[in-house]
Amino acid sequence: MENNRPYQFQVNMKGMIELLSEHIYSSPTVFIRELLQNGMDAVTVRKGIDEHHKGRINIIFEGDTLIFQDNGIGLTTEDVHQFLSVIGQSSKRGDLADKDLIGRFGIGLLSCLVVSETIVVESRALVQSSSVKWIGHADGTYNVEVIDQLPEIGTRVILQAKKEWRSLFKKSAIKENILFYGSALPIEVNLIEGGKTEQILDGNPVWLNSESTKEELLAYGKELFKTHFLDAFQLHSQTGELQGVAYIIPNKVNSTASKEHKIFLKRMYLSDQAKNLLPEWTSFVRCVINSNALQPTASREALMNNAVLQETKKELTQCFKDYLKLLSMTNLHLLEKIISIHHMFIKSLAASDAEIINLFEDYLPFETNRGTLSFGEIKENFNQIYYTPSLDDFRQIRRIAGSQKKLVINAAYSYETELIEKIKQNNSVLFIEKIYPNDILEEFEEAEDTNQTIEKFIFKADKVLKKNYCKAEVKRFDPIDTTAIYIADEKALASKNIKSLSQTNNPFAATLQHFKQQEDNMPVLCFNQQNDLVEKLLNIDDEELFEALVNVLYVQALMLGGYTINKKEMDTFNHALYQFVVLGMSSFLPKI
Ligand SMILES: Nc1ncnc2c1ncn2[C@@H]1O[C@H](COP(=O)(O)OP(=O)(O)OP(=O)(O)O)[C@@H](O)[C@H]1O
Repeated sequence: MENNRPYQFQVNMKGMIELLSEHIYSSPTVFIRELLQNGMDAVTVRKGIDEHHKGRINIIFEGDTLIFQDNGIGLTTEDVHQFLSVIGQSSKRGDLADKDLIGRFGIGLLSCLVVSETIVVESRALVQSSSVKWIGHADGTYNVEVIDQLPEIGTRVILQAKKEWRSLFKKSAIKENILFYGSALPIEVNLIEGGKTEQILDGNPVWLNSESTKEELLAYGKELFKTHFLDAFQLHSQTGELQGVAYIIPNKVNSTASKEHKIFLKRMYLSDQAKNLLPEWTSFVRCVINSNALQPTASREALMNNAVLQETKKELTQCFKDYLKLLSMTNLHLLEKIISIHHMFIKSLAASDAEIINLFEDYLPFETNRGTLSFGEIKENFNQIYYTPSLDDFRQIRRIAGSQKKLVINAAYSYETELIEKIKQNNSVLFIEKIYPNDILEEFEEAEDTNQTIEKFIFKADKVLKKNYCKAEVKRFDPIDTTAIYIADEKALASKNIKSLSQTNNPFAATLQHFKQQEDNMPVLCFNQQNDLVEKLLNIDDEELFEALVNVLYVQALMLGGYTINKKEMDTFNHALYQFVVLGMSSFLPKI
């Protein structure tokens, strides 16, 4: 029945090439990678039959024509019909292919049509007496013919540069791209032009040679990444069949900067990113890595996220830990240098790894109210260690706690609170506590209130400060030249912000009013009874002068604490200064 007749999918080659060049491959140069990879695979298959066979790829330049020639297994006429002529068909499937061959999708050769109108393949197979020529056209047609026997076993792929891609076919451009994609390949690669041969790869890269010395590895890293690295160490993973080198970057790294590595799969370049393989905390190194077991995505530009990758990631983490451990035993000076530059990343590793905390906690630097100190120094010099997970709180406490001889760590950076809590678990004998600004207030000495002066003062000051959503307290504390300090924890500051927003023309004002503001959350202006000016203020009767002074001390305390001052507070401050001027002038004016 006509209606039930199965139809064959048709492939629109033009669309297919567009798809490859514009969506799947990020650069037209990938045809170089694909040809290198096919040559390498053909040699690997031939080596499977004759292990002594010495593989080689020659790239011959003849004007706008480029010939990629390998001495691999070659293609029979049948192979040509079966593999070259069917898109998505690959000879590289099955256990052996999965293990040793790079190609797998059966689309790589098509990338040549991005830069050349036709692909000509001439091949002499190891197992066939005649040679074959296949011509594939961009419109999806192809021709096959038997040709005179080629002089050697292997395959030649001949491309004719499209006008717009002529520059890519130049020797210098091909050389650059061969080194970019194929520098890890275990095969000799030669460039031949005008009868002259230049060997550009000898098939034995320094970084994959376990006998290479550290000096050789560092020299290679310098050439590859154009950086004089602090140190280098080797990476291994059994699961990922992975080998590589990690180079320590000599300067501070921004965690959001792009992390450039060189990742190879089966010795063929894959990507300079290894997002799912190398965790964020490895940002202090640049790696050159080859894996034979990880799988690429179809574009061959990223790694597939599978169980092998997850296991490999764990084994790589172990390499980093082993390296740091070894340094702690063999080169403490270098370890300290690395930690001083890259502590953010080492801390993040430590936060998730008890073993690293045990080994390195003493070396880790922290920002404290006494400057940056290593945890070892903190432990040695302070019996009581406090930390605060909020930067605002730290800024406040830093000033007050200094005079209280307290050591406070700023644990507001990512992972720091987690890390300090783990250090605390590790060191049960140490006193390590979280601290809030209000805790400091509670530790101040109570004010001396003989004639209920303080009580009256607080009542009057509260009336003034209420306008700025603040309440008054009086205590005795050091340093005595500090008149008052403003204390507001995160909650109090949030309540203050809601209050000030709901008083403006904010469209959400009505909603904000519904947030219940608890008096406990109100910021506090704590006056210092030990201070002379405050002592006088406690006894001032003149209401105008009292209000002006309280307002000036309020804004001054805000400034000292590093808080932002809103418009209303600035107006209050200006008004208070104006009141002072008027009051001051009044004593010079003639009495009527
Ligand atoms: N130089 C070569 N020598 C021998 N066979 C080759 C050569 N180049 C290509 N082939 C054959 O052509 C097939 C298709 O090649 P193509 O590059 O399109 O895909 P692939 O290498 O199988 O997979 P991938 O798309 O992942 O590169 C290969 O599977 C292989 O059988």
